[in-house]
Amino acid sequence: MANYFNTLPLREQLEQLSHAEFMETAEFADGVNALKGKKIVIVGAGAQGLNQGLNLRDSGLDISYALRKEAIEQKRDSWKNATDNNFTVGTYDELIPTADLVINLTPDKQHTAVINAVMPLMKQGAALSYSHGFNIVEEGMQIRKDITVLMVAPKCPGSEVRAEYLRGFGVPTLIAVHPENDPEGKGWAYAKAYCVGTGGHHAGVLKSSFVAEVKSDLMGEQTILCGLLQTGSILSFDKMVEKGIDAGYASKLVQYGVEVITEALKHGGVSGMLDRLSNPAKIKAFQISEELKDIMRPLFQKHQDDIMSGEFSKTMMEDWANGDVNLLKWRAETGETAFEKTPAGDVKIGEQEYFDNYVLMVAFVRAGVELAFETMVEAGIKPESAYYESLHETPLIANTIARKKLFEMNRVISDTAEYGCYLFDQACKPLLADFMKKVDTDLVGKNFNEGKDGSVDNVQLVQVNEILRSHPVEVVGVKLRKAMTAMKTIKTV
Ligand SMILES: NC(=O)C1=CN([C@@H]2O[C@H](COP(=O)(O)OP(=O)(O)OC[C@H]3O[C@@H](n4cnc5c(N)ncnc54)[C@H](OP(=O)(O)O)[C@@H]3O)[C@@H](O)[C@H]2O)C=CC1
Ligand SMILES: CC[C@](O)(C(C)=O)C(=O)O
Ligand SMILES: [Mg+2]
Ligand SMILES: [Mg+2]
Repeated sequence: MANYFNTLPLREQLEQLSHAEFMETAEFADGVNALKGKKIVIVGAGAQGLNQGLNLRDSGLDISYALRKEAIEQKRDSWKNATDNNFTVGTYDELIPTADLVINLTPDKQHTAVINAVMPLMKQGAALSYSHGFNIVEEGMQIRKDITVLMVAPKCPGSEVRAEYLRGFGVPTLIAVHPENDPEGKGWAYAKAYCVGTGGHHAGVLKSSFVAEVKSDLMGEQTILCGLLQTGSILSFDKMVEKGIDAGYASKLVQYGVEVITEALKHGGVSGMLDRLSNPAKIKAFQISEELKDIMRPLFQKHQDDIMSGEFSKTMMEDWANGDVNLLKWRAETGETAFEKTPAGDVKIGEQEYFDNYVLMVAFVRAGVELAFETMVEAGIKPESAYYESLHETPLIANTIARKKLFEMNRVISDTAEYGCYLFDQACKPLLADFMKKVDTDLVGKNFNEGKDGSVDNVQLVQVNEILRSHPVEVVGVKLRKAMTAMKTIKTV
């Protein structure tokens, strides 16, 4: 199988990459009807599988789970997930032949084996869905020509797909139909109905392509969403301990700080997040985030370049073939970091204190969101897609860190995201070594405003505000957040 993207002529690559049409609410007026009464079989009951299935069933659709024979016989977690929630569970042979829609929600690494096992069993004219296009785009999987191939990709961890649905909201979602596989022209109707079933239409849906989804999703998860949150958390904790801050306090500030800080990002964008700081702290956060952007830009560009060329997927697939040796080594190293091993102290940290005592994280988040957005857009990804993959999803990933630190984040995200996160983290930490030498407790651990009179240069403040508010991620964010009227606030402290 050849990398599908690399087989396309340049003009076609750019065309597919640029798909990101924001869909108006009226386009979902038909609700879940296109899938009502259809037999929907999900393969895999893990992070996305279980949570999407719960939402789809609550939306009135007929959901059952096809699992590997061994998973059923050994009553593995996936079997427990599905049966504890009263779903019908069966083997591929039992469930796939009668399915109208098969949803493949197994790890990307397993897709080739899963599709090769499932495809011969699928009935003529059935549909096959993915939540990430890696198998189609990077591995070049060829699907039988009578099968409709679609994608409904929630821009968020599976746990949050369920949590947001239960809050009456949803998560921004990219939907797509593979141009090589839409023999009956029903792909978009199925994708829309499926997306309504997960609640995605409440938060914003982009009519995208497999190519655009893959090239943006990989970039977001490797850089700002997971990689930089990991690097920033570890460096922040280590710095506080080095400077004599109580380890329990440091652990709590980092674990929950990223969630509290990015909650402001979710509602008010980058400028809304910086508005939570005093004026002097805002100017400082602006200055150090500019410095961080300069240092990290080449690394962000390298990640995007390697994703576009297929170098990243080639390297990761080599690791798959090599028994995941790098993934497992990096996972073990992350588990051994002092941040991961130090429990959050039993100490009260007020909501505002998370901002005042953690200006460094505000700067990391601003730098990471803007850099990821800028790099994606430079590569031909549309601003709407880049916004979801940078700014909107950061708070949703931060929620997982607040639950159980980096272990929880890396457990909940896909294996592909986990690999990319470590890859970035390995390269980023040394890159920031000199920068971190200059960081003191005014930026992390203690109140930035302590001992200062709060005065600022008016002209400088106006300039900073102007630069923040006019960044393209803010411009598109204002537009996209208007479609998120049902967005719920999360109480964190
Ligand atoms: N994690 C996330 O939040 C997100 C994931 N995605 C995408 O969703 C898809 C699913 O990812 P994710 O939910 O993380 O996956 P998980 O790792 O959580 O999937 C685990 C499930 O897959 C099954 N499985 C594993 N290996 C095989 C195999 N060889 N054959 C059959 N079933 C297998 C497991 O069953 P068993 O008990 O038999 O091992 C289990 O039910 C991926 O394409 C991913 O990129 C998209 C957005 C976010
Ligand atoms: C965090 C990245 C993601 O793409 C996601 C949750 O959207 C994944 O692959 O897990
Ligand atoms: Mg994603
Ligand atoms: Mg992903």
